[in-house]
Amino acid sequence: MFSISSQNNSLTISFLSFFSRTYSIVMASSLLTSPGMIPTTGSAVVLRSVLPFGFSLPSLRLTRPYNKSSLFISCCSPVSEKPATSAIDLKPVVERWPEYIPHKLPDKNYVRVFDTTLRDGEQAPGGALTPPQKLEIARQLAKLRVDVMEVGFPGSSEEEFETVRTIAKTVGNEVDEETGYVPVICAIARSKERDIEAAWEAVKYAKRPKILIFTSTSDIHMKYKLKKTKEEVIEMAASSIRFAKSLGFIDVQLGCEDGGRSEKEFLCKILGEAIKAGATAVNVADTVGINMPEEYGELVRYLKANTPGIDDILFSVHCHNDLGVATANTIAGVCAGARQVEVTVNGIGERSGNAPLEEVVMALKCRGAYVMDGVYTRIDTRQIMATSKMVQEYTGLYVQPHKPIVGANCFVHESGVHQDGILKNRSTYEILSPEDVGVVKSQNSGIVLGKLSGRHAVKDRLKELGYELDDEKLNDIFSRFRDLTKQKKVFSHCPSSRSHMCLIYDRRM
Ligand SMILES: CC(=O)SCCNC(=O)CCNC(=O)[C@H](O)C(C)(C)COP(=O)(O)OP(=O)(O)OC[C@H]1O[C@@H](n2cnc3c(N)ncnc32)[C@H](O)[C@@H]1OP(=O)(O)O
Ligand SMILES: CSCCC(=O)C(=O)O
Ligand SMILES: [Mn+2]
Repeated sequence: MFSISSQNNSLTISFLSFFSRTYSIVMASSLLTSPGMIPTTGSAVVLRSVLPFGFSLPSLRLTRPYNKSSLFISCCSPVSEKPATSAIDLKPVVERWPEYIPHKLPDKNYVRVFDTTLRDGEQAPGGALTPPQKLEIARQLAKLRVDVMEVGFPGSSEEEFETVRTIAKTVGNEVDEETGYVPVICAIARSKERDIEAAWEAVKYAKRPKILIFTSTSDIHMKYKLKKTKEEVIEMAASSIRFAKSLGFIDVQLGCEDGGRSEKEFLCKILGEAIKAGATAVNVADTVGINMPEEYGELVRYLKANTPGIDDILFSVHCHNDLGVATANTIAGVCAGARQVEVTVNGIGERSGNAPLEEVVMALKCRGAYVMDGVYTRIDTRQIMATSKMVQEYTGLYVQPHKPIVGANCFVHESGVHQDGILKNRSTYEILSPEDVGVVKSQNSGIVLGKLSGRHAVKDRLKELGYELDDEKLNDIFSRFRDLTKQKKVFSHCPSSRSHMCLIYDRRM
């Protein structure tokens, strides 16, 4: 075994040896390892230069200097040439964080990001977190600049109560000197006085405490789960809101559980009563992930048009991913006038999860100006990868390589036609800049050599390694390269990697 490197001065022999090995060739990057750490010797032949980006455990090694001015750019940074329908620079919004008024946004296009990784996300099967992990994620969510973080259910256990209280006392009081940013700390409660009291006792220490009181609104839930009539449910919700206010909460949100399967007229009624009782925000949750984007958008539009007082408070969307459309539904809700999105990092949550923060935020950042009337968030998107990695590590819920925005393959190209395009101009096949989501690029271009690669990519890689070839030599090498890739086509996980970030092109027969 040996490595191919620019120091190797015997290209032919190197390549012949390389192609005759009957072992594994690491053909793609390990996201958990920086380029400098890639071994060049050992049981696998490593093409060091195929490593596309310097992924690392971002909490440890995202070293790009903090750039204040780019924090508030409300669209994607350009890739090498600005495509007409994709990422462009927008005018930066003011740097100072706007005053927080629970029921009101600084302007009509502002979309508040309500992160529920530490509450709904933790409800993901197998996703339980320890109190110190929750605290550390909360700190990271603050770096990400989420407007609101829902951090738990204080009424559910003593430990959860203490965790929420600790986050409220710490993260909920850490005001960023330069911008004035401090996250809203939210706790969830059933429509029960003891849950609401526990929520208040836990979050009252935060500068901006908030409660989300939920109640079911669908016939199925009211009949089978709550065993209550519509009138009883309305009364339960309204009295809970009043009770929360009486304790000291200013910011009170009513959540309509299973809103996606609820009667529209009933929703208008309960939302209207909630507003009268003093709610500052409401959400209609597609709790079971049954809605289609048009349907969910239409529901939001209907409720916005037919609920008295709805324009005086904040309308929030909360979507689950059972049919794979949580992001689309969330965006449909925004297009229909919602201005708060309830999301989780990596989309973790009950069953198939929630709308992923990174997808919703990057969709708004990339397309908000073009197809959504200019909606924007103030998320520091450069913290996305760091946050994603931390949540993956702590929950043990790892994302698949093709997971949008944070997957290992998002900025990697395998096929010849795409590689050729990328080498000519990245905007041919990339709509996002890796830097925008906190991925630090290495000097090479995210090209993975494999079965589908073409001459341009192979030539470019060889050039990087110091070999300038004429067409004849290139053709010869390319045909042998192709032979090699025919021997076995299976990509499998790197056994030494803790996640599936490392692809091995295994050519054992
Ligand atoms: C859709 C969502 O994601 S909602 C958030 C759900 N999150 C969680 O459940 C996580 C934490 N949960 C827990 O620790 C426990 O379920 C607890 C402590 C809250 C309750 O535990 P238990 O008292 O043992 O009750 P259990 O969980 O078995 O049943 C839930 C009870 O809450 C009631 N309930 C459910 N939703 C609501 C509501 N919105 N308002 C009032 N009561 C409600 C149910 O009807 C049931 O009451 P019942 O015992 O009178 O039938
Ligand atoms: C209604 S929002 C709080 C409950 C929830 O997470 C859901 O309904 O999906
Ligand atoms: Mn939910």
